[in-house]
Amino acid sequence: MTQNNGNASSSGGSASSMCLTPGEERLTVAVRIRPSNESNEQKCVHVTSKKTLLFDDGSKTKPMKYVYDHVFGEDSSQEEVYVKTTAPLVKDVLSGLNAAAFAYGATGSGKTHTMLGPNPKKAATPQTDTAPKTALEQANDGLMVRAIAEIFEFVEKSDNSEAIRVSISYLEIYNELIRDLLQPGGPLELREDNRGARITVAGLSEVTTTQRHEVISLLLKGNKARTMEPTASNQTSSRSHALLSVTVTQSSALGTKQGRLFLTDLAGSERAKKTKNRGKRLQEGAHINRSLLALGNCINALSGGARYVNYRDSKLTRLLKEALSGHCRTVMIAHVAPENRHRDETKNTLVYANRANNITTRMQNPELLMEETREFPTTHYQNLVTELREEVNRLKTKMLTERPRSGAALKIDPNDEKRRTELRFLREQIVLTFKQQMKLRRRLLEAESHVMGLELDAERQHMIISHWQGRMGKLYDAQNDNDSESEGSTAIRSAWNELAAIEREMKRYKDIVLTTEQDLELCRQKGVALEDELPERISSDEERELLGLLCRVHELEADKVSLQAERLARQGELRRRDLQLLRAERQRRLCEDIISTQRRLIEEGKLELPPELKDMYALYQQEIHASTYTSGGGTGATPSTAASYDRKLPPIYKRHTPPSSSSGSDWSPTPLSAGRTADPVEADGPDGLMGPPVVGPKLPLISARTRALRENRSGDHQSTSSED
Ligand SMILES: Nc1ncnc2c1ncn2[C@@H]1O[C@H](COP(=O)(O)OP(=O)(O)OP(=O)(O)O)[C@@H](O)[C@H]1O
Repeated sequence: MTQNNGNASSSGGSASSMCLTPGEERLTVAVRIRPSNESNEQKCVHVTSKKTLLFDDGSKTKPMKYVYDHVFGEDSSQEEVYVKTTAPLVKDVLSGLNAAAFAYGATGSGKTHTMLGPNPKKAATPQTDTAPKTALEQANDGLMVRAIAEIFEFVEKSDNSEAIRVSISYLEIYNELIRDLLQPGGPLELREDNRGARITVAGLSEVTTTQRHEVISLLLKGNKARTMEPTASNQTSSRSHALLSVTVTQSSALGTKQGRLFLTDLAGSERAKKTKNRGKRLQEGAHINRSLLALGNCINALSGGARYVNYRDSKLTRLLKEALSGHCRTVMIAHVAPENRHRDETKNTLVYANRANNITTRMQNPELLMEETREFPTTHYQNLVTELREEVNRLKTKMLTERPRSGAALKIDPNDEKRRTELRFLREQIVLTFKQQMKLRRRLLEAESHVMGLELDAERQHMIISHWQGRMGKLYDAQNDNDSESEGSTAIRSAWNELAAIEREMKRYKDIVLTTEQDLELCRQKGVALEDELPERISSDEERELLGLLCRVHELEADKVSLQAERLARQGELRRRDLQLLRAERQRRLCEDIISTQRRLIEEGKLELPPELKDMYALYQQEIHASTYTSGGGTGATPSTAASYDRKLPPIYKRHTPPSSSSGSDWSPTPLSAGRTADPVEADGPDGLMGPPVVGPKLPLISARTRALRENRSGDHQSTSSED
């Protein structure tokens, strides 16, 4: 988009004009104009179409034209905004993708109205979850309520509704401190993994429910807990950024897919002079502006294609990192006030939104996501850790807040030695049970991680079998070829043997998982029974404090387990990626075989190369060239002649030539990054290679056509001459 010295201009930044690489998504930008408060006041912004508006900067020059993905005028409805901006995101989330929408704009420009609807603190009749809504209230529902309603509609209509889990978390960032809006308490910390790729909020509650009304009432509760104060510009100004996250997890026989929707209502930018804020309000404003400035810097850097983007300047940008540059489809809804007196803020927002138009994110294939989750269920680890934290929280509440039910404890003399001994004993028992629980949880984590490693190993063996059987022209899954002493048959036999050993070990470990789970449950019940006795026994604040410290120790233990879970998750992820690489390599080689065979047929039949094929060859060569260039394997020089490209095409094999994967050792080894070290296949496997792993069903059977091709080939294995 250009502004053309204040003259009317056309957009240079609209969706269609950007060149996107595959998988890249442009951030969608919408602008909404709040209805004017004053009927007779002059306006600086005018909608000219569903995508364009004119902005009058007050000078004598012509108004500037801005183009966005969507422009919503003063009379736009909540429904319309939802349908154009957030409904498509909900669809993505339901198919297992991540998506985000955030409302941006100056204070009083209508962000909260769009995200939530009429301000809950201002509403004359505050909404409750029980009172049915009037048609007007429904029409005023903001994007958050609408998105949740649509997700639950999907769940309710699904044949498999019991396998769908919806959970929400809701937080605010107020004065650079993160607060849980669902369970308000002390400030929470941000955590990130070693690579800074995954950001989480430690201790943030995530509520899972199957009831639509429960979520809506949680949302209302969260909104009421949000920090809002009157300012000179807005009677109900949100003084914090609010981030709602809705996670939808769907399980099926094929695996689990998970999509997450982030909806953010940003606090409004403001000018201290204009708002006339003092003291606390002024300080809040400074925090708000600082974090929005950090967001602006990120948007500038991203839209300019910067290699390094600094997200670390504020908690807001760290939390929005995924939405701005990760695997996420993102919509920004910029809000402006139309009155002339808001001209400066309106201009700033329009320019800001304009820059955001150039930001791209990378979308991930939902199937891949699905497979990833199935193959490496990190959510499972997360659940274990969440359970553990819930345990600690429960204990904490019990010890610190619950008072004796019967008052019996009050009658006990605090100096009574017998009572003190009993209490000490009880405390020791609780600590002991907790330690046992930790031990069992660790064992469970390790055993499950080992099972996953074994599943990956099993998959690797399946790949070895498939590889050799393919080369021998056999159908995958045809069992042992006991008669032959060929290299392939020996390799296949050894892989089947290895597979049997893996399956035995897998069974053993699955049993361990089962018994550990049972022990854990018993231990947990014992802990609960002991904790139940506590309020009866504790009489002094001193004892309560001591037990509070005990909780803290437990919390630290829980943190340790959480780190261990993250480490295991990372290891598994690395191994899984290794296998994916190997698979991709295998598919590439198959493609080379196909090209080679095609070239031979064309050559031998003296056929003219069809134009589409020519194009595809050229594309293939470019790809190969690009990959050698980026991996540093090439000289970096662009091939200047057709001949130099030609050298990169797979060679033409003559009739009696085995295709490219002919040598048993040309599958380069892909080392396992973790897991079983003394792996016979890794050491002496048929290819010296076959690194990786992948859990899951067996590889697909080869098609009859491919088989015929292979059979053809296997008859021709003698000669090795090749044209190139
Ligand atoms: N589309 C709209 N329709 C009707 N009223 C609106 C609309 N947008 C905003 N308003 C009203 O304008 C006022 C300011 O809106 P809102 O509180 O949503 O602004 P905000 O951008 O969230 O402000 P802040 O950043 O200070 O929290 C509110 O009274 C709100 O009800």
